[in-house]
Amino acid sequence: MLSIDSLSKSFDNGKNYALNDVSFHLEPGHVCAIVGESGSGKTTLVRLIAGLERPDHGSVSINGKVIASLDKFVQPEKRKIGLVFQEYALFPHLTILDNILYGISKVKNKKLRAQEMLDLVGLKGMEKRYPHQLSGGQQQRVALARALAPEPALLILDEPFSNLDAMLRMQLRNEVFDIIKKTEVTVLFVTHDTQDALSVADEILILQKGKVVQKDIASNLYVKPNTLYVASLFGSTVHINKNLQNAFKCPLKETCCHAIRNEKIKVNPSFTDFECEYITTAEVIKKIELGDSVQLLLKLESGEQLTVITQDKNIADTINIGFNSKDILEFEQEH
Ligand SMILES: Nc1ncnc2c1ncn2[C@@H]1O[C@H](COP(=O)(O)OP(=O)(O)OP(=O)(O)O)[C@@H](O)[C@H]1O
Repeated sequence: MLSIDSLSKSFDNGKNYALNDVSFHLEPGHVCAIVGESGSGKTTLVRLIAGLERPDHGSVSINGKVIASLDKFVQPEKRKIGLVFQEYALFPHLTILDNILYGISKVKNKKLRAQEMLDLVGLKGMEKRYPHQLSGGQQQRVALARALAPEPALLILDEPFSNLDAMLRMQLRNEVFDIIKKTEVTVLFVTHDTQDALSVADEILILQKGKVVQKDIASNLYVKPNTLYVASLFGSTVHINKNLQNAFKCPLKETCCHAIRNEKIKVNPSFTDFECEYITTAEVIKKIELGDSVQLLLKLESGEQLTVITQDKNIADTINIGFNSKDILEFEQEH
């Protein structure tokens, strides 16, 4: 459905690339989340797809038709792409109904279509209100209705929930994706929140410094991350550097990079019956109560510091910690 081929964009005549040789393909009806640290190129990628920027290299195609390349540029309004941004971008002087009608001036039976959209997003009866008379979550649902009204081939959501507090964000995210699933539209969903991505996406594309480092289904990103960066995005992770290898007496392949997830580090406060392949002792520097568990800040003899979480509340000043080889993540060396 959507094909991105060797797409690159620089804002400083090629000194730095906001997006660097990005290629991927998206199947119709799929939801693909785009995740990456701040400045990794997420917004640049969707702006190129939407036609708000021009590429320096490569192409964007929808259903086999090139919509952006060096010698072709389809205007944004002709791309059949719906956009929903962080700021709701509703027209304050137009009613909810007129906001939705705005994007479908050329559609037949446009009033009926707008009413269908209001129904879809659960705002029937509010058509005569103005945006300031709605809550943030309701405004975002109007923005979604407006984006879906022209039946776009592709819907792009760029950080649509980041203005909202955590509870409301989770609730609105679930509502919005329940609505989206009913329409079978193909979706690109930009988020810096990996929990959002894991909850709703069929696949997740990870960007780092303008490059794709992995595109995969959610479960693989946790168990088979390609790099330490990807591993760290999906759960707290400790790099097993030389000092840690020495401390745990666990020599690892020098040509690779290794890590262990914090939750895979086992804690043994009693020094008995500890069945771990690699073990070391650690001094407990700080204990933080988490309700049903305790987070421990530990210092190893080598001077390295680590945090672990344990359910055991009976913690001595010095404890044993360890892990097993099956839980070690191995990657190519990062450049
Ligand atoms: N219009 C612009 N002019 C100059 N540099 C830009 C422009 N837009 C983006 N950049 C640069 O391109 C890089 C990628 O930015 P982009 O906004 O795509 O990242 P992002 O992953 O969306 O970040 P965030 O999560 O913080 O929104 C950054 O280094 C940014 O400073």
